[in-house]
Amino acid sequence: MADLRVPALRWAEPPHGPVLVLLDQTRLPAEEAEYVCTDVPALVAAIQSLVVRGAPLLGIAGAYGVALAAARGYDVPEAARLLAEARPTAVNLARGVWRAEAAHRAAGGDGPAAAEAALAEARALHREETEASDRMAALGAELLAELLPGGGYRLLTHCNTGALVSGGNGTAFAVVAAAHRAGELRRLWVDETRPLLQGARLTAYEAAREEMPYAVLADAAAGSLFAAGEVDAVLIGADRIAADGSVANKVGSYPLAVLAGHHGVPFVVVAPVSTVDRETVDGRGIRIEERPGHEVTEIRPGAPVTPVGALAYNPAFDVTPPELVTAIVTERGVVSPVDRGNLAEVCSRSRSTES
Ligand SMILES: CSC[C@@H](O)[C@@H](O)C(=O)COP(=O)(O)O
Repeated sequence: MADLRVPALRWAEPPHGPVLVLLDQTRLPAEEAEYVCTDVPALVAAIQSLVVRGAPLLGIAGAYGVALAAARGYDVPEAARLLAEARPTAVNLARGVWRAEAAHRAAGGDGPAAAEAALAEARALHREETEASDRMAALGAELLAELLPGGGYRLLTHCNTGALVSGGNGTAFAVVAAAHRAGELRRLWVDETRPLLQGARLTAYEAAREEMPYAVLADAAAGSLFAAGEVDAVLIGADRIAADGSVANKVGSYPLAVLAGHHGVPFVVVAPVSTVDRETVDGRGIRIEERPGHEVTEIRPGAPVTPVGALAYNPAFDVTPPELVTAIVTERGVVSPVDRGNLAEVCSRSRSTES
């Protein structure tokens, strides 16, 4: 995959102290602007306003956030709490944060050695997610070849799952890119993904950079696309997968799963093991983030499309039950059929199977 000109996230050490530099995803595709975090409140604000977003990248950002707090002498447990609670649905965020915090604590909980330990843990997580991305791309490409032996895939995706959301080439988008490189991608259908347009703004930006044959559609147009027989498979990412295989992902994923089931089209989820939360028994236990109503009532900040005072319903995610999921592709193997036992088996494989 073509590298982003500005990486989604990088650690830097200018003379005035370490910083976490983010590619401001709220300004894409118009400009590739950097957002520099010198402290934890700035990073929390960046997470909440979606400057940095997508499950694996949130975990990596959270871990670097702990390293930043440690390097700049803040109260690390308090910083970790603020970061972990910045967004509730993507399990990767809290996991990344507490992993770096544990490394900091194990190294004494104070001083330069502990700060170095937190940074080393953040870097390790970054590396692991990069490797996981490559492995998911390979396994996902093999799965597509099995599911769609005729080749020439017309794939539909929702939200944004590419290099902007992970240390590597992403999750579902990494599989799409592998298919494209193999000459098998006939069309990438990109759901615009209302209300914040991660598909239209970000996935289209990544697809254009890859010179993929892509087209953006209004979310509501997906039904007629399925009815016309124009979709061979749906590929999406995940923010949290419960122990029973229920998948929380960007709102609008569940209706796509229902459509795919109705039309007999495979519905494939691509997510690293770090997104599987085996402590959450089923989809009912997944906390869904409710975002401000103005994201729905305004077409862009300050541009309302509703009467003044209109109420809005704005859940950021929805939950797809396991019976609607054809397969979950992780870096340790493919879970299919999706059930509690198969998911547990694949997750408990050792990382050495990721070769
Ligand atoms: C790794 S991609 C999986 C998800 O994180 C992605 O599809 C998604 O829903 C992101 O939501 P966002 O609200 O933009 O952070």
